[in-house]
Amino acid sequence: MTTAPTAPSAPTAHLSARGLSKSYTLNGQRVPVLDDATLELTPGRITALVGHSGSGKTTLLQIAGLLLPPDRGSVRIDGQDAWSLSDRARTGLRRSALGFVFHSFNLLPQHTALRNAALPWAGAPADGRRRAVELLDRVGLADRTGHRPGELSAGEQQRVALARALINNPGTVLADEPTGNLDTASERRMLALLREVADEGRSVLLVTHSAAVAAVADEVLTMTDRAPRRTRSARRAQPARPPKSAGRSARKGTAR
Ligand SMILES: Nc1ncnc2c1ncn2[C@@H]1O[C@H](COP(=O)(O)OP(=O)(O)OP(=O)(O)O)[C@@H](O)[C@H]1O
Repeated sequence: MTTAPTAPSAPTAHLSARGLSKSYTLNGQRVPVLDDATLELTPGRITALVGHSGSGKTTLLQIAGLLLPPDRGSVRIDGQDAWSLSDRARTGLRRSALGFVFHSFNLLPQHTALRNAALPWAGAPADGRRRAVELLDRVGLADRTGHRPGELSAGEQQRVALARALINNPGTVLADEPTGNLDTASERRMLALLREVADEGRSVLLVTHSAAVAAVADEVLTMTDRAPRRTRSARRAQPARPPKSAGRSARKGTAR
């Protein structure tokens, strides 16, 4: 039996990016990847980002996630122009407003599920531990809190990663191929959890190669000519539940 976390209700942070350009330099050659890319995430919705390998999906997610600087353009989160903030302020914004799920889980092998889930939490340890327990319960891992990643299945590891992504109650979850290493049953379960996360009023960006995964999204963007283009509009007129109030308390901590 799972229980809802008692942490603050999901904030309805808004993430939008405008005019993003990015090139890499490889062997002295400039490789343009993004050109005037725009991205708008909607609270309560899952946005899938698809496109061929090398089309720039991960680059766009990393810039929107404040992990990689753009050459040009802006990312606004919670009304703040994130890339014009100081490094320290931007790191704080990333930690409080964004949660990440990666296809390779990125869990620390020496730590238990509980410790991994609580890792980004920088508040009082007891609070982080309590919230991690609640989140692990919520993702169906109440009986696995003491297991290390090597003692968990791929699907279980990814659910620990989702618990970790939610530990600071972010308004936006950025998931890069979150089901890429999962079997069909685990994929289905992860997608259902991401739907719940969106239904709480969070924005979810889902980078995927899979048409089946993209099919669960409310909106599908396809990387075309170095920018995402809308290829399917909202599947649902409204989120299943209206976003909860934008409580911003207790959102401190360190995201990884
Ligand atoms: N650090 C880097 N240095 C040089 N080139 C890079 C770097 N990171 C990515 N690239 C190149 O930029 C392009 C876009 O990469 P990116 O990972 O964003 O694409 P993607 O659409 O996510 O690909 P995939 O679906 O295969 O993961 C690719 O051609 C890639 O080789």
